[in-house]
Order: sequence, then structure tokens, then C-alpha cells
Amino acid sequence: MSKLILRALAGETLPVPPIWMMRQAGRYLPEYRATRERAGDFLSLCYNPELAAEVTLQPIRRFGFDAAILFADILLVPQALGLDLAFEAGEGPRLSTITTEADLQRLRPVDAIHDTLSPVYETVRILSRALPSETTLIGFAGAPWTVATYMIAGRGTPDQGPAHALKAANRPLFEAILDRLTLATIDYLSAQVEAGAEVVKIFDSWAGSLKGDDFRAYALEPARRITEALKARHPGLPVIAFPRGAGERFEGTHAAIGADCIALDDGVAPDWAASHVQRDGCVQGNLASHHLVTGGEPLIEATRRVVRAFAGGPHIFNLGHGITPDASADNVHRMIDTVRKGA
Ligand SMILES: Cc1c2[nH]c(c1CCC(=O)O)Cc1[nH]c(c(CCC(=O)O)c1C)Cc1[nH]c(c(CCC(=O)O)c1C)Cc1[nH]c(c(C)c1CCC(=O)O)C2
Repeated sequence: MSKLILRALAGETLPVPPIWMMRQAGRYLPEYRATRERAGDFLSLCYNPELAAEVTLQPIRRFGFDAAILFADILLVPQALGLDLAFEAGEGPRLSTITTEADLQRLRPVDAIHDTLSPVYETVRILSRALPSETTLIGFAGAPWTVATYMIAGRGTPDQGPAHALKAANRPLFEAILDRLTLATIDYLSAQVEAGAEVVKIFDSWAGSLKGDDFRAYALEPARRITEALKARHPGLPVIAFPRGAGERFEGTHAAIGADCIALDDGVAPDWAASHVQRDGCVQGNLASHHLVTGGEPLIEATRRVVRAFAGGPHIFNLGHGITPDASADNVHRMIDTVRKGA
């Protein structure tokens, strides 16, 4: 096994950490903006296998990252389950909402999701042929809690208030929504693996807003179920989990989820995470993305701090969250050079 990402995921400590970036295909790249223009809009791009594969490959050509992440979105799953989805320019996602038993009854059955999602599997097939032999292909899905927060509110929310309110008002309905999403996510990720994804990542962007036992029940437990089912169907499949915002609760998440790698956001200090999280296995992260906007010596220093902190164990260098549209490609080159030329 020679792909560096797969070696790190298998627990190997490498002299230089492999590297990729969340949202590496995105609006900070002029070639991404041009291809999105050709596709028409963001969702048309997600469902156009040739163009989605093209934007996935763009950051690989430009920067030579060690991994490519499938270009798609976590909100395609609610759409495949029957909700309406649109992305308004500058306003983020808008969905029809699910807040009642009747709304739940109207969702399509889990095995119908592939009707909508089959173009995504075609994107994966194109990529697994087109990628350089040293580049790992990562598939992904949103975690049930994070996806549910958008389905219940109909949009992104600063505090996930509507989802917390439904959980308090009608816990059986809330749990039934998470359950449906858990089953859909297993089938969706499994189809990505069958099409050629070598690793899968579960994005739980809003895990941090779950408090007390809710964190275990609605962040850790669904991720554990998804991981267990995928590994039963695809023995040896590496899984990356990203319970963003977990803070001190990152400790113990490898075991609680059964994941091969825990992705860290920049809310935890690298030195703390090395002794409390990397102790249990591979970690990914966690440079603050604002450094790619501001650059300069602080970017170099912060990059070195991450590399040094995690040098004693398995590590995949990444950001703590996605790169932002105002970031500069020159700063991305500086970050990569700092990681690869040794810190
Ligand atoms: C919460 C969430 C979403 N999508 C995603 C998450 C979890 C990770 C995170 O917390 O950022 C995950 C995601 N979204 C996208 C990817 C593709 C792979 C990658 O390059 O990382 C991945 C892995 C493309 C995208 N998804 C989106 C874009 C920007 C759309 C555009 O081109 O205009 C991209 C490249 C749009 C999106 N998609 C979503 C929102 C809230 C938005 C609007 C905000 C924004 O505009 O950045 C939902």
C-alpha cells in the first residue's frame, strides 16, 4: 500500500504528513468559478458527472494534494429523500422543511435515493479512472444530526435552534428523522465505495451544539452505526469522522465511533489533541482557515505548529474547516511548501 493517505489512516507515522484541504474545490479558484458558470449553478454542477469530476481534479492539478474529495454536497441526501433544495446566490441553502409525522411519511423510502444520487456515483467512477495513482479518492456524506438541522429549519441556522426545539417537543419524531438519515447515509456511502471511493468521511459540522447525553446519542451513536455497517459491507474501508466543535469531547471519539481517523477543527490546540486524541489513532487537521486569507509569517508559524505537534503519530494535514472564497492560492502553495519541506 503506497498511497500516503491510506498509510496514515492505517496508523503509520510518516516523516511528512500527507495533505489535502476541506473545500479544496471551491470559489477561491478561478477555474472552479468558470466551471460552475458552465454548469449553470451549484446544484447543476453537483449532478453533472463530467463537470463535477473536473472541479474535483482542479486542485489536484494545481497543488498536487494527496487526496481528492468527491465534489457534491451533504444536502443532496435530503433532496434524494424528497425535499426541495435550492441554493440562493449569497444566501446559502433553502429546503422544504420536515417538522411533522406527515412530513416524515411523505419522504421517499431509503432505497429510492439512488434515483437522484446516481450521477454522484458516476462522478466517483470517472474520478477513480482519472486520478493520479498516488492520489486517494475520498467520498463523503453529512452526519444525520447535521443534515437534520437543515431539514428541520429549511436553511442554515447559527445555533441549530429549530432542530433542538423539535428534539425537545417530539423526541420520537426527531429520532425517526435521524434514523431514516442514518440508513440513507449507509446506502449512499456504500454506493460511493462500490463506485471507487477508497475512504469515506462523515461531516458532523454541528456536533458541537449537542450537549450532555445528546452528544453521545445523536452525534457519536449515528456515526458509530454508519461506520459499523460500512465496515461490515466493505472490510478494511477507512472512515474519517468529523464531529466539529466537540472540544474536549474529541477525546475518546476514535473508540466511540470506531473511526480510523478523527478530523479536528481549530477549536482545539494541536498539542492538547496530540496527547488526548492522536494517542488513539490517526488525526486530521487543524490549521485555522483564516491563515489562508491573511498569509505572511503567521501562516508559516501556525502551519509549523500543527506539523510539529502531530509529528509523533499518524497525521493527515488539513484545515480546521473549509477554505473560504477570499483565500489566496499563493497562500495555499506556501502552506503546502511549509508542510512538505519540513517544519
Ligand atoms: C454544512 C455543509 C454543507 N456542505 C458541506 C457541509 C459540511 C462541511 C462544512 O461544515 O462546511 C460539505 C461539502 N460541501 C462541498 C463539499 C465538496 C468537497 C470539498 O471540496 O470539500 C463538501 C464536502 C461543496 C460546496 N458546497 C457549497 C459550496 C459553495 C457553493 C458555490 O459554489 O457557490 C461548495 C463548493 C455550498 C454549501 N453547502 C452547504 C452550505 C451551508 C453551503 C453554503 C455556504 C457556502 O456557500 O459556502 C452545506
